[in-house]
Amino acid sequence: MTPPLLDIAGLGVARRGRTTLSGVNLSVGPGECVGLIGPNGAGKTTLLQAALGLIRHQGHSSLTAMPPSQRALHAAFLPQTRTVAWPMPVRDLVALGLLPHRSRKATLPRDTAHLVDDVLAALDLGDFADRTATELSGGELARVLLARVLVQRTPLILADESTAGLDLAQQIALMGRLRQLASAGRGILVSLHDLGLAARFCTRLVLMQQGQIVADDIPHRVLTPERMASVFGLAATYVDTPEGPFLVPLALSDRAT
Ligand SMILES: Nc1ncnc2c1ncn2[C@@H]1O[C@H](COP(=O)(O)OP(=O)(O)OP(=O)(O)O)[C@@H](O)[C@H]1O
Repeated sequence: MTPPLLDIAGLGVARRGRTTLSGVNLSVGPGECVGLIGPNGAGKTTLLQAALGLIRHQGHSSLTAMPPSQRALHAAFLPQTRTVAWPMPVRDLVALGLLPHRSRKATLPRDTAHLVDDVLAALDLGDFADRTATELSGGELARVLLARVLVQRTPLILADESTAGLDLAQQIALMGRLRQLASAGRGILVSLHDLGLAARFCTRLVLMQQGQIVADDIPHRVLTPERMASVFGLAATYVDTPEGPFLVPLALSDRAT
């Protein structure tokens, strides 16, 4: 059996005496595009950060068990906060993603420019290469930061609300790209709020509520009308479309009103 790209067991986080993540077991294998869903404050970001070893946690994550240099070559992370500290050209910001690939002499790979240009072209960002990263719109910057993740060509990608701030066409393009990367053998763990996109593009959904995983299965088994009401407070229905069944939230459920 192919070993998982991410393996988490008994992961827990307590902050300021409050448990914000507890007993989380999860694995992501090659070929999987796993959507991490749940209402605000459910623990999605906490899970991603703990899995990467960015915050103090209990339990096991296969990533934190790796030396940092190996971890950086294995997993790329797209954080929820999108801040760029320096007014650097987009091309240079994307090239920073290749820092873990430096040789012992601290030089970047010889084909850096080529790799960066390729990823910018693939994301239709070629015209942005010489723009200053701090002078982009929110959605443009989001795509540039995604380029910085993709240029790393890591087996595993963790993305926190990567579709936030993107227009609808860009959201669909991004989810399609993540699914494509999974089909090509990568492992993806992406948190998102759009349950329609999650159901359509993810191979599996992990539903979180109050710091715990409450369901982990193929999308239509996770997103049942009962869970939509009990976890999200929504009345929702599936509508048949040529692309397959499409989940449409209709209103706040009786339980939420
Ligand atoms: N730095 C922090 N210190 C203390 N508590 C925190 C901190 N960051 C988050 N929390 C709490 O941890 C819980 C989980 O937060 P987290 O950001 O993981 O949720 P989330 O599912 O990603 O939410 P959202 O969809 O709103 O981004 C929340 O109750 C939040 O208030």
